[in-house]
Amino acid sequence: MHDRDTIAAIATAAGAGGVGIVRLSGPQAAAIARTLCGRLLRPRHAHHVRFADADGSTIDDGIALYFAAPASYTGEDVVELQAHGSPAVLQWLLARCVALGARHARPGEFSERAFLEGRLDLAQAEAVADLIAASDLRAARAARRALDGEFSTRVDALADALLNVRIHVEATIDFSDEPIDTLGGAQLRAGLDALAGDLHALQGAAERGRRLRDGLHAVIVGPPNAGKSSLLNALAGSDRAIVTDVAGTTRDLLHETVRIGGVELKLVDTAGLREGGDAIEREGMRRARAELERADLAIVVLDARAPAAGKAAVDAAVACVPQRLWVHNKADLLGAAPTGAEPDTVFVSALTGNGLQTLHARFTALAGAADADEGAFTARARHVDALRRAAEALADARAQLDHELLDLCAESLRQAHEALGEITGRVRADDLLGYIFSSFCIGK
Ligand SMILES: Nc1nc2c(ncn2[C@@H]2O[C@H](COP(=O)(O)OP(=O)(O)OP(=O)(O)O)[C@@H](O)[C@H]2O)c(=O)[nH]1
Ligand SMILES: [K+]
Ligand SMILES: [Mg+2]
Repeated sequence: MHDRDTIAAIATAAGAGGVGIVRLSGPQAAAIARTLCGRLLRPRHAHHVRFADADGSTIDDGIALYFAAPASYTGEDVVELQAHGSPAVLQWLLARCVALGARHARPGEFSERAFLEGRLDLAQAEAVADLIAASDLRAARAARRALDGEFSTRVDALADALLNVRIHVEATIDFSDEPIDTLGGAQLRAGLDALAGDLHALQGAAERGRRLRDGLHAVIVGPPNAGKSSLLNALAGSDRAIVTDVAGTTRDLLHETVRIGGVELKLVDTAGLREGGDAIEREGMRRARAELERADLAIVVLDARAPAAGKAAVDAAVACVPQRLWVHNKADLLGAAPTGAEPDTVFVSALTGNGLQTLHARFTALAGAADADEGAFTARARHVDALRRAAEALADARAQLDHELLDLCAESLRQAHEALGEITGRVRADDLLGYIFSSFCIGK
């Protein structure tokens, strides 16, 4: 499966710190540490030692910890060398480990080994990277829950239930002439329906988890001059986009990431949508529409004084976006109370900042971050995609069962099972592994 090299890396963040750690994993870890520290290390015991170079000179003094296989992070022999957190010292220590037979670890290789040794499943290993990268407490909590297996447990439960249905369908096919005890059609249908319901719930939770991790891709659209760029600037708190009273000011897409109420919003300002326009403006509108196809959320900005103006073109463009938020801007110019707005419309003034708090609350709710403290876990686009494929295959299986196409039904169930297995890596493709672990940092 994997080579049995001993790997080494600096496990602490780059830069100077009080303490820095070099970590070793693999069959030679204990022997390398013995030479380096001048003594045999007892497992799970803190030793204060001098780390010695080849000529006997002292690299540094510090703490050495030995975790004997299999009770370690990777499941292999692991040694952690804690020295002063000087980049020069840590590089020296690492070079000495390499001279003694270790090789430099690739990014994520410690977690990859933990996965290969069965210490973590794939979704948990990914949660390690998400926990390290978490930029706020909510995301960290959610990653921690995924690492504790809250997501994996639900995937495994579904996979087990699915396996049970598969067994009955396959047995019905293989032993149709023999009087064995298989579930009848009605029970199978009920089983599949229950599975589909659970899968649907998990899809919702995973999608919220993905947004917690990746943020919300929110595209600001609307007719020209509605104040889209002004709103982007107000949300970003800086003069990021050019604002003028000329309709058609914005042409290119403009990206700006902001954090609002624990949610990362990847905002994109776009060219105003309207009929006509010159070649540059038309290209801008084409880009706006293309961006909408990838969006999680369309923030539709309309002029509060004439919200119907140009709305039809915008409505058509945002139809493909899963979530839409209507914002009536320039509310400061409204004389009377507004009428005829879409339900849930937020009235704001990008100019005065009025209504922005309401908008912030709406973003938080849309991102599902409000529930983040109640059992939410982080998930990735890869997981959401696998769940979607599992749901599609399950729906196929259900239809095939109705038509008594048992062979096809069995094949669809197998596909659904495989898609679920991809999430935890219990059914895995090796290229998938390389892809996932390459996004890790070195030393994890
Ligand atoms: N009174 C008032 N004026 C605003 C408000 N928001 C924007 N404006 C003005 O409206 C005009 C257009 O604003 P922009 O932000 O450029 O509008 P846009 O939708 O990005 O326009 P295009 O990029 O041309 O499609 C500018 O003169 C802004 O100063 C607001 O809330 N109140
Ligand atoms: K403008
Ligand atoms: Mg603009």
